[in-house]
Amino acid sequence: MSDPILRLEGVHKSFGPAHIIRGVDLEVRRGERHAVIGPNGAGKSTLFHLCSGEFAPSSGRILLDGQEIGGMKPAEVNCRGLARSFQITNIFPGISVFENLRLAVMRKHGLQFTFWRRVSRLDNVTQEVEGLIERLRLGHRAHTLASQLSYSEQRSLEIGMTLASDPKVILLDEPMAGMSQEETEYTVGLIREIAEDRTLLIVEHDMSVVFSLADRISVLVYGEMIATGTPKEIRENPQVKEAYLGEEVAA
Ligand SMILES: Nc1ncnc2c1ncn2[C@@H]1O[C@H](COP(=O)(O)OP(=O)(O)OP(=O)(O)O)[C@@H](O)[C@H]1O
Repeated sequence: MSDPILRLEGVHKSFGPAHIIRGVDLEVRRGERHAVIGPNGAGKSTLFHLCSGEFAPSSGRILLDGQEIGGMKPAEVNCRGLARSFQITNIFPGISVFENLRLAVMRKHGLQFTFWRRVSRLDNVTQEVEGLIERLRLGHRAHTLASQLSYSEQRSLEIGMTLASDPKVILLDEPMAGMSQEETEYTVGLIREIAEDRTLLIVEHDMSVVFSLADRISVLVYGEMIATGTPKEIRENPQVKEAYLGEEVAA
């Protein structure tokens, strides 16, 4: 858990005259859960868009496992092993949990329904889907239509669809948005479990989630990364307290 799998070097992003990302350096280590926090409008979503290929950097480099991905299209970035989990937009509501995950696993293997020829390959797909369902704790919902799941179950399924592509790095965009306390606790447990052998980069507004889930936290304020460290280091960092967290979080 030491070498960086995702590295940003001197990344800038401007929209016309608006200079939003102002020379960001960031190292996400292989296998860590890394959170980016910061006040509203700091540029967190923009940073995610830059990593996932929705935006091209105005300057600077973005490296995934040593390869430049800055400026590539989202599909290309995805092929290189970076997957982004959006709210619940990747789910097909009219088919079951099992069928959703089977589609995602088949996509990874480049299989299509009409070209299922070899039963052995199909068996592998089924096994992989069953493993995923178990990991997502959705066993009792395997044959339920995705549209009939609760919101947090849909989020779990969505995260599972992202996992199915076996990415090197997963970007989780506000995974707890719109969740109740109970759903949040469930999802934190789930993310902790699925992240065991993965690298996660998370943007999340719920500070109790961030501080309990992240191995390291980076703080973005007005487009600049003002600190990176363990939750304890960030909590105690005077600059972070002044710029963002306030005194109460240190208590
Ligand atoms: N396509 C765009 N064109 C112009 N300005 C943009 C664009 N996208 C984002 N911005 C501006 O960049 C700034 C940062 O926005 P961004 O959404 O990245 O911040 P954020 O930290 O994710 O905020 P929040 O926590 O509220 O989601 C904002 O002032 C926003 O208006």
